[in-house]
Amino acid sequence: MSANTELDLHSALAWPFFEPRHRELAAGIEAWCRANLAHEDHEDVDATCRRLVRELGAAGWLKYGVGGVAYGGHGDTIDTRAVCLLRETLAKHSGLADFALAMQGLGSGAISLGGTHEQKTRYLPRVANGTAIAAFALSEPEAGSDVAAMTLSAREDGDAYVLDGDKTWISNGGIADFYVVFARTGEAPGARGISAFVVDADTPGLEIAERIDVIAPHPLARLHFAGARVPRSQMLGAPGEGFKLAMRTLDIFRTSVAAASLGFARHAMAEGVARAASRKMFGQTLGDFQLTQAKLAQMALTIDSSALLVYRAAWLRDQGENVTREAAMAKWHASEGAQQVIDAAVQLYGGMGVQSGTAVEMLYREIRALRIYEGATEVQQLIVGRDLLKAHAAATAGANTR
Ligand SMILES: Cc1cc2nc3c(=O)[nH]c(=O)nc-3n(C[C@H](O)[C@H](O)[C@H](O)COP(=O)(O)OP(=O)(O)OC[C@H]3O[C@@H](n4cnc5c(N)ncnc54)[C@H](O)[C@@H]3O)c2cc1C
Repeated sequence: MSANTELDLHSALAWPFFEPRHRELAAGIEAWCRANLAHEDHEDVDATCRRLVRELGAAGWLKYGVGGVAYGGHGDTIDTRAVCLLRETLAKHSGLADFALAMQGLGSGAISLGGTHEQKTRYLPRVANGTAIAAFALSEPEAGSDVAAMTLSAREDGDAYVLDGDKTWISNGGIADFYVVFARTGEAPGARGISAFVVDADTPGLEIAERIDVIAPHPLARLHFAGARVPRSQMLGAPGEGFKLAMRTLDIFRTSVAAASLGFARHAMAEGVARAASRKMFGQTLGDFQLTQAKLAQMALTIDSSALLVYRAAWLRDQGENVTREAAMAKWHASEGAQQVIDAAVQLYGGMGVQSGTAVEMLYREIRALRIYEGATEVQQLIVGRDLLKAHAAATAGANTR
């Protein structure tokens, strides 16, 4: 990674959002990435991913995505700034390494937030040390953005629930040891009739129905449940509270998707500046042209504004604040902004920008899904818009009662 990226991250770390431990963490993960991610094999994505989870666990980085020191976590609550710094740095070096870390946190988040002592003891230490792979199974073929429309059913039967239906686009599908599955238990219509379960991958009746290939390869699958019997003791939280648990999990990890976008953008910026400074044309270098300087300036502005939104949301959450609006703004701006920054870097590279295997070409593919998953940009816009109207209604009601 170029000196330029390091300087940018270093100056961001001086912002008041961070504490000394965050600066130490950032330096530690940067050094680990340099030592461990130089020669990644992307031929067998499943094997690479399994290895990355083990290595990230052994190095202690996965602890930050797990809540509860007694269960192998770094702290009793998840340190959002730490998770964001880890994802930003990993994404700068390797999309797959970022994915491996992120999914351990997302896949086990509902256990950290709503699990019993027994459930936490059974799963979290293995997630934190990288010996068990986690997955988060919310989306369905007919319920993606409109996730409350899910139909996968969980029918009570004695001391168990019987699951029938499909989940799709499930990251780590096919290599996970367990899935946190959200299913309709029917206590009430819509979002209030959904419960969460931890389902072990070897549960009879659960099968990997289809592996899904995407433009930036990572393990992904459609799961099919046909009479899969899950003990009642595997339910997370109370019946009907699954949707809330899913949203609370996303509230933590949505900001970290923005942080990963920022890492990809920083990498693209470093590549773009290096190219602008070195490519000879028309008797000058590419960077001598004011059009190029304006492009680089726009990239830098997008990156700094994204970083400010990411770490504002992360810091606020670490203060115990509700960050629904701030996390949505961060994810929306940082993922869309990173796409623009990376596209500009591709343009600076000319033909090489679209040549398979160049850094900017890989970044171009890596960033795309982040504008879609964990709530597409349009969904984030709705969240922000509705939150503003809600705040206005509350303020108006307050004024009328005074
Ligand atoms: C690489 C990848 C990994 C994923 N990993 C997981 C995972 O681990 N677990 C999991 O549960 N899911 C996962 N998903 C699923 C992801 O969360 C869904 O793809 C996403 O929520 C969008 O749902 P959909 O694909 O059904 O698109 P749709 O819901 O059909 O939406 C299509 C498009 O419609 C637009 N749109 C949506 N809502 C509105 C609106 N209100 N107004 C206007 N336009 C709108 C958006 O542009 C959206 O992209 C993953 C997806 C991808 C691509």
